[in-house]
Amino acid sequence: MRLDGVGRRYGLRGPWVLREVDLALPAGALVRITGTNGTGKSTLLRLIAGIDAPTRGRITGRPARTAYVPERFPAALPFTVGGYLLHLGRVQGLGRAEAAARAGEWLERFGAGAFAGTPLAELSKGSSQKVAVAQALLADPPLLVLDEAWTGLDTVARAELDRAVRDRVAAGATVVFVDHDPRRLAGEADAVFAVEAGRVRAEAAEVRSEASPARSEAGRLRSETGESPSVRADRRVRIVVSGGRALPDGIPGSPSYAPAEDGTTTVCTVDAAHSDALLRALLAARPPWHIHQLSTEGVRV
Ligand SMILES: Nc1ncnc2c1ncn2[C@@H]1O[C@H](COP(=O)(O)OP(=O)(O)OP(=O)(O)O)[C@@H](O)[C@H]1O
Repeated sequence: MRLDGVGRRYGLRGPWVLREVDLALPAGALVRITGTNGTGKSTLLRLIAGIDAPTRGRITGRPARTAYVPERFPAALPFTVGGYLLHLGRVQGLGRAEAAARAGEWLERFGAGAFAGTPLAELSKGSSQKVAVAQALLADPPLLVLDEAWTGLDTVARAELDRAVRDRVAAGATVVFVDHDPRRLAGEADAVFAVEAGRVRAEAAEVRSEASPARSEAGRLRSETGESPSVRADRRVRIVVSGGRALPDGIPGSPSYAPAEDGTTTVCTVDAAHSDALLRALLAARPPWHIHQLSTEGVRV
């Protein structure tokens, strides 16, 4: 996956938060993003995850399915924990039984199995964060984007998330993360990018210490050579939707689905050549999905 000449500003005359960002994110790599408060780390993560579109430049080669844990998880949704995860699993393309099974497994792994029937709005901050993390891990995403995802988790759950991240990378996924604690997965990142004054600068890969758990050698090699095997030059279309039912399997164009940060909508992205098929499926669902916004990389339609 690549970002080429990417810039992002909020509003027509707002200051550029990010400018001229050129970045290669290899598959099978763990990528740490650093930077002081307010420099644009979350903005960069939202662009990488496809939750937000660049004002300028292009993002290509995003894996078909992406998952994202926002810095603030919107807990006030009208779902129980189990119902929410089932819904998200279905949106991410899992069958009903598989979505329910995986939801249960991830809740257990994070020590939140007892909350399956609890309304999201009644969860503590820590339990709510476990749900935020579980929804992102449900469907083995090839791209996992974590914005301070460890914050609010207890020690056991934090270690579990460390493990889940290592497993994803070992399975060939790209995991991009921000964490305020520099000790988080210390020595394990294959690439480190620092956000500073609107620019993104590559730093040296971290040196693995004897104590660091072994991980995908392929990912390390790819990041060292800068090779990015999954680059596709096609444009992607973003469709922001809410309210409909799970979509059928087999929609062409590798659509990906991720919860938007506002907590009420879902962001679907698909290759431009297949956006009509996805739109038809969204409108044909019963009840149909409500379309809030349609855009291509950087262009609102
Ligand atoms: N939706 C938005 N509308 C307007 N301005 C925004 C929006 N999101 C972020 N910004 C601005 O963009 C800049 C970068 O914010 P961002 O949240 O990306 O930084 P950050 O490095 O993640 O910060 P922190 O470390 O505090 O989480 C800030 O000045 C912020 O106020």
